[in-house]
Amino acid sequence: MKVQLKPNEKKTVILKAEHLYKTYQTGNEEFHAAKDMSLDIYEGEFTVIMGSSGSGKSTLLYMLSGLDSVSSGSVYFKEQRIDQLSETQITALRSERIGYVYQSINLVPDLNLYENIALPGHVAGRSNKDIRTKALYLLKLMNIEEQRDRLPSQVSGGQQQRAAIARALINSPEVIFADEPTGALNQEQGTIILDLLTEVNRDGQTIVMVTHDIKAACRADRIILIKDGQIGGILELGKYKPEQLQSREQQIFSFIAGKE
Ligand SMILES: Nc1ncnc2c1ncn2[C@@H]1O[C@H](COP(=O)(O)OP(=O)(O)OP(=O)(O)O)[C@@H](O)[C@H]1O
Repeated sequence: MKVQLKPNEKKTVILKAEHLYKTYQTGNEEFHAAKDMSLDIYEGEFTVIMGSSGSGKSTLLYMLSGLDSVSSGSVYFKEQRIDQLSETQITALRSERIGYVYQSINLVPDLNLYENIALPGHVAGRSNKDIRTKALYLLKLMNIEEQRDRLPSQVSGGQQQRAAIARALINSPEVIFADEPTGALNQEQGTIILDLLTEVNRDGQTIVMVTHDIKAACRADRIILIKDGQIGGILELGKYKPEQLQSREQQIFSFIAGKE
């Protein structure tokens, strides 16, 4: 089934969720981790999903990114409904059109950084020459050229995370999903990661990121707040400028406080 996506002013919808539910059965009780969530994600935007612990952020991210099934409702990637694809179709979509920066998708411990970054290119069946050119470009962009031959265990957490972002970008995906990409890093390394994500977004990369960190959320064009498995509110911020950091933090803080 095809859906007519309504353009919102000049924005193009890249992902659309309609009436999403995720329901878990615990004994005789049903628990809705997502309850009737409907939302749009726009192409080229940096969207941040926030909410308190257990509110349903990861549940939403996993359903939007095709990594988890939906109990009911629908998810569209551009004009294609993706929540009902076969395993083969969803695997192709994941490997060719989506990049993941998820803690559940760790770097492979016995491959060096270069090999880790190149791996999804091989899975997608691209030529060795193409993969090599892009991997070398990304190693440079992420400033981990010198570490290219080291194993993940031989580099810092920040360098591992930069390699994970490079890996997510290797197939030039239409969307990057990131789940708390700065969660395990110190502030300095976290800022480097956020600067890199901001930079690739400026170059047109669509990003959807879950975070509980207000500083990280400042990078967003738009914040979607999740509350008790539902959309609790949306804050439009526009493109990030470093000089706005403090005023944005205040704005996001007030937005969240106002929804509690
Ligand atoms: N397999 C499962 N079975 C039952 N309940 C689950 C399952 N997975 C998640 N939940 C529940 O669904 C709710 C939403 O979980 P989710 O991981 O999406 O929250 P979150 O907002 O990402 O939290 P956090 O910030 O702590 O990571 C939580 O109450 C969680 O306990």
